[in-house]
Amino acid sequence: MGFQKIVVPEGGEKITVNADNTLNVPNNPIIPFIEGDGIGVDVTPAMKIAINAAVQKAYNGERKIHWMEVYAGEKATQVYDPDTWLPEETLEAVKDYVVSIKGPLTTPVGGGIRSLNVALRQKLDLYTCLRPVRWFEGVPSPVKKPADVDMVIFRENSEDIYAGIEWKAGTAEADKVIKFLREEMGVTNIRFPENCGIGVKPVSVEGTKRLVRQALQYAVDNDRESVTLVHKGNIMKFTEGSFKDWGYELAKEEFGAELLDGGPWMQFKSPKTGKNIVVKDVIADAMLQQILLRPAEYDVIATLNLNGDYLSDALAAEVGGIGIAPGANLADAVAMFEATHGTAPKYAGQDKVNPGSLILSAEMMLRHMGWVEAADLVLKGMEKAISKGEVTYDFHRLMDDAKLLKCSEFGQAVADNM
Ligand SMILES: NC(=O)C1=CN([C@@H]2O[C@H](COP(=O)(O)OP(=O)(O)OC[C@H]3O[C@@H](n4cnc5c(N)ncnc54)[C@H](OP(=O)(O)O)[C@@H]3O)[C@@H](O)[C@H]2O)C=CC1
Ligand SMILES: O=C(O)CCC(=O)C(=O)O
Ligand SMILES: [Mg+2]
Repeated sequence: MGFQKIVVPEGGEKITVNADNTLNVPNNPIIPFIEGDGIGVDVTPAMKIAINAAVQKAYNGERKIHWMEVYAGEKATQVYDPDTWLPEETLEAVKDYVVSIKGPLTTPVGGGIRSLNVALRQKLDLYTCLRPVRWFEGVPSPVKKPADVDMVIFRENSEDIYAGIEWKAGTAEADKVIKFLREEMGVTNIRFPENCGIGVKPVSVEGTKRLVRQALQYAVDNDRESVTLVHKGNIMKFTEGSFKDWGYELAKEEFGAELLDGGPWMQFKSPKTGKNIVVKDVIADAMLQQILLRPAEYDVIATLNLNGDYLSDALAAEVGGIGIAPGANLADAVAMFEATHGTAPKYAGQDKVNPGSLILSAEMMLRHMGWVEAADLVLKGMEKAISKGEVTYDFHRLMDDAKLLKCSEFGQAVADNM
């Protein structure tokens, strides 16, 4: 494939996909990466230091990642032209090379461009946002028992109010939708119809079921005890409420779940272990209390896009903050790994922030590629660096007697402690 600006690294090969969506990973895979805006310039190079070291140590030169920079966000406007935020060839490369990783991208508040992060997820149909949240020994935490926080969030990544279907107050479009709602749909409760922004929240059977299917399968594959459907279905009955109903329905139809003690909770036997897996649901506001007071009772979580966004940051805070919270955006074949945090503009270019989130996202990527030995080394390096008190500012400000490292130094510390 001929690219305009992307330079394909020599000596690398493509990862390919089999009919059943399993991967063929060569020893020299080309991995596209988006550096990211803001602190992207800090965390992305630090991530590469740690990951290259893990691969070298695990495979002694037999395997090597060939990094290929692809562009999005502010850097794309410099490399292409001032109006190109998400070049078509970036999308093509990410799709064609199957597995990629990205730094954070800025979304202005209130106006300007729509989220490039959301656009990437939608255009590549990366419908699952997978965000595991667990505690690493020695990480400072505001809760009494951070080890009890061990949850895996499956956040629906393509629908919901988060999809960005909305119109600004005072525009002809907003007024037209409001007129339609009032005159044709019998809506009487738009409080101030004359000057009102409007957003639309699509939630579908298909979108819900493919996400919940992934969450239930993950629970089976990873011997987890429960899957909790998190929703605000008491208020948004036909979107969030239906998400819950369709989730239970899928558990029954595809996993053979049956009502537990008369319902509504269900359970089914894991075909892998024979153990029971409980499928339950919690209303979203109560869930934000539950994760603080009774985290040990929650395991895999399946939820809608916006709830998942809120839950990710709240849960990350319990185990050290978004500086260390990893994630992946997954389609059936294509996978794009990314940090949970944003561009933290006030720290951009200062070589200060924690690259742990992107490093652990890359650890998930290595595991996804089947390079488990390298992934294990990343975890070992990270755990050891933290337990020795070698940490970036975010942990340092909460720890006694720790050594303050720069972002790049932490990447190196992970490499040195494998
Ligand atoms: N997937 C993506 O690309 C995402 C992009 N964004 C975008 O990022 C921009 C900024 O968003 P904002 O709400 O400020 O959220 P950010 O996640 O960028 O930052 C919020 C705060 O979190 C802490 N933090 C973030 N990253 C790190 C890190 N690597 N190490 C240590 N601490 C960290 C800092 O806390 P403290 O001040 O306490 O040090 C920071 O001020 C927005 O444009 C937003 O749309 C946001 C989220 C995800
Ligand atoms: O797209 C954005 O700017 C924010 C995304 C975000 O917060 C997230 O995906 O967690
Ligand atoms: Mg977020």
